[in-house]
Amino acid sequence: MMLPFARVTIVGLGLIGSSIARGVRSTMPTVRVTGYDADPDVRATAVRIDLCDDVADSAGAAVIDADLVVLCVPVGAMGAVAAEFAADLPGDAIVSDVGGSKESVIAALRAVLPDATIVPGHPVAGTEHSGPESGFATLFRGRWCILTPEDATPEAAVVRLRSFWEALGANVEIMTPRHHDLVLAVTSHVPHLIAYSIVGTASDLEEVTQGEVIKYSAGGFRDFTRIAASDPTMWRDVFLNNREAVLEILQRLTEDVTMLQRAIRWGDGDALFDLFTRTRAIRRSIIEQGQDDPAPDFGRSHQ
Ligand SMILES: NC(=O)C1=CN([C@@H]2O[C@H](COP(=O)(O)OP(=O)(O)OC[C@H]3O[C@@H](n4cnc5c(N)ncnc54)[C@H](O)[C@@H]3O)[C@@H](O)[C@H]2O)C=CC1
Ligand SMILES: O=C(O)C(=O)Cc1ccc(O)cc1
Repeated sequence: MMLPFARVTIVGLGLIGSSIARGVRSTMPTVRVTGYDADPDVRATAVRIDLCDDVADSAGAAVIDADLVVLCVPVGAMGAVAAEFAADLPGDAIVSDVGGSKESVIAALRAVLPDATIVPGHPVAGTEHSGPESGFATLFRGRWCILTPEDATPEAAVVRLRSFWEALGANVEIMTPRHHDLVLAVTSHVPHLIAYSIVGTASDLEEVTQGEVIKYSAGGFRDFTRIAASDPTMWRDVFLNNREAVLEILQRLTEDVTMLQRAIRWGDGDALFDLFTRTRAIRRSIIEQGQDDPAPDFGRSHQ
């Protein structure tokens, strides 16, 4: 197979960056992987665990002869890190990212890299863990990676990035940034907000119930605490950057919760039963499609 890239630079060596590094090394072993992270401790760890062929000590040095640069930093840091290496970016390099929101990231990258070839991406795969030691090579296998190219993005660049992600085991889908942001607000961002919120509520109550929330935390609450353990910086940035879509979905959620509140108040068991029947069918169809989220087990076995 012709490899789409020969020299890949990964900026941000946390969960996603280190998983890409590991994945490239296992599926495309002749590709040279260079890494950079703003945090010196992360760089030292990357060297110690031999994550990349090279760990550079500036963003500029990291990209100097790259043919693909993948930005794997929190979405609020994308523009700043791109500005750091803009002067050193080779003219024919492709710049991509893995950020969980797309419209504002593209605007931030475009502002500081006006002439670069940019193919934004989002692997819809992850765990609640972060940092260079939590990544693993198979994270993207059988999962979706969404690419959101601009209208003017050369098709050849999209094709190369598609084959890169396919080599890592992902299925690639193309959509507009706006559509991505709305879909992910429903499937990922608002669910995380609900988890953060209910775990926060329970922890406020815990002062009253003296530890019972933890002691009697059954399956439901435990599942929420896994999600609510996700990286605070990453998720703060996602909500600030996908503001419109998240607020739109939260508005709908609020209406639906109010409807449930009303059904409970007036003893409308049919309304509750109908919704719970519909949602059970959704879970079953996800399982049938083999899309059950393997993240919890992956996360545990890799910690
Ligand atoms: N965690 C997840 O499950 C998923 C995360 N993503 C996206 O991937 C990106 C990275 O997330 P994770 O790998 O989970 O986070 P992480 O916290 O594990 O890693 C982020 C790394 O970026 C570094 N960093 C921060 N600012 C920087 C800067 N200005 N220059 C250089 N390095 C900088 C940090 O030191 C850290 O090592 C985020 O944009 C997130 O939206 C995408 C899919 C799944
Ligand atoms: O851990 C989980 O359940 C996730 O939801 C992982 C995840 C987090 C962020 C993304 O942008 C994509 C996937």
